[in-house]
Amino acid sequence: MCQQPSTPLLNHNIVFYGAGSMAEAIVRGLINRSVVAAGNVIMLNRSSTERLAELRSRYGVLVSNDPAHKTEYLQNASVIVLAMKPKDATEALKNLGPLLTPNQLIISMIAGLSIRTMQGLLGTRQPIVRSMPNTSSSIGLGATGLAFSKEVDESNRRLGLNIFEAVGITTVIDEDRMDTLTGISGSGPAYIYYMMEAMIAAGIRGGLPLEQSTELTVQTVLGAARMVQQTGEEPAALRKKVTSPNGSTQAALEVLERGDFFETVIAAVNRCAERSREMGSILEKELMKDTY
Ligand SMILES: NC(=O)C1=CN([C@@H]2O[C@H](COP(=O)(O)OP(=O)(O)OC[C@H]3O[C@@H](n4cnc5c(N)ncnc54)[C@H](OP(=O)(O)O)[C@@H]3O)[C@@H](O)[C@H]2O)C=CC1
Ligand SMILES: O=C(O)[C@@H]1CCC=N1
Repeated sequence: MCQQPSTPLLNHNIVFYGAGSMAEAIVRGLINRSVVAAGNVIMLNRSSTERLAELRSRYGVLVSNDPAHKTEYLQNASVIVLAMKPKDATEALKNLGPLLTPNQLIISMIAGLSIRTMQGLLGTRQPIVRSMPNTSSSIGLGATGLAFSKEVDESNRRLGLNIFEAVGITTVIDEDRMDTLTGISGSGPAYIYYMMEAMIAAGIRGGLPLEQSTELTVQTVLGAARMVQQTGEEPAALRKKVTSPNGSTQAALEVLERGDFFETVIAAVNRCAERSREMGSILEKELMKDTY
């Protein structure tokens, strides 16, 4: 069990600009692990009052969708976490830029959106941490990639790392590898869930009750991930240990091979990275449109 620090690790006002599933995953992790006090967390959205009420009652955070209050919160924040969808980023960043002072740290979780485009849309050389977390952060098992703009000093670098280290593992990468990382860990949980959906369905079709099929699938995925982590053995070596010559596993793997499983997964990761780049290009074009 993880030890809870008695006083919060971070003593900053953190504004989540966007209050959807990814913002909630991070906030839940930060608050459950007492990394930041609920009173220092502010979650803003555009319209859904119901959603804000839910977040306030669940976590005790401050919330707002009122334009005047939002402006005040944004101006007073030490850290602003951008957590809206890429399609909403252009307008949000253009409105945010004029409110900022140079020492406010921006942390973006927006897929595809580059640091250069963000600074262009903001119209300031703001220190920016570009991150790609995943939803497992909500239970402290996130995997987050981080890249820093050159304006990020050592203390802000540490601050960015602290936030995501509190909710899982972090890795610092060159910004131009962020789309590939998105294909692996940002979107990765969805591929695993999809695989689990199929395994559960197969169990049910084979006559297992839903509950049993689900429990067996969950434990199997959990156990397999832990085996890789704890034994230090390659997944391929562990796979071989499950696969008796001419046995049932081999028969199953042959079906996956016929469906080109290995290359299909690689193609999915590549397509995810490509889509992330496409989303980034759309936002860059919107910036260029304004520049000329
Ligand atoms: N979900 C995931 O697994 C991951 C997502 N990401 C990234 O996180 C970001 C958010 O994704 P996700 O949480 O899934 O999205 P959601 O659709 O769940 O949430 C988006 C939030 O942004 C708010 N919003 C939109 N425009 C504005 C605005 N102008 N001002 C204030 N709030 C605004 C929405 O408010 P309202 O509902 O009121 O319009 C909503 O609360 C995306 O950029 C995505 O690329 C990154 C890693 C993983
Ligand atoms: O689907 C998306 O665009 C986001 C990015 C990573 C996970 N979800």
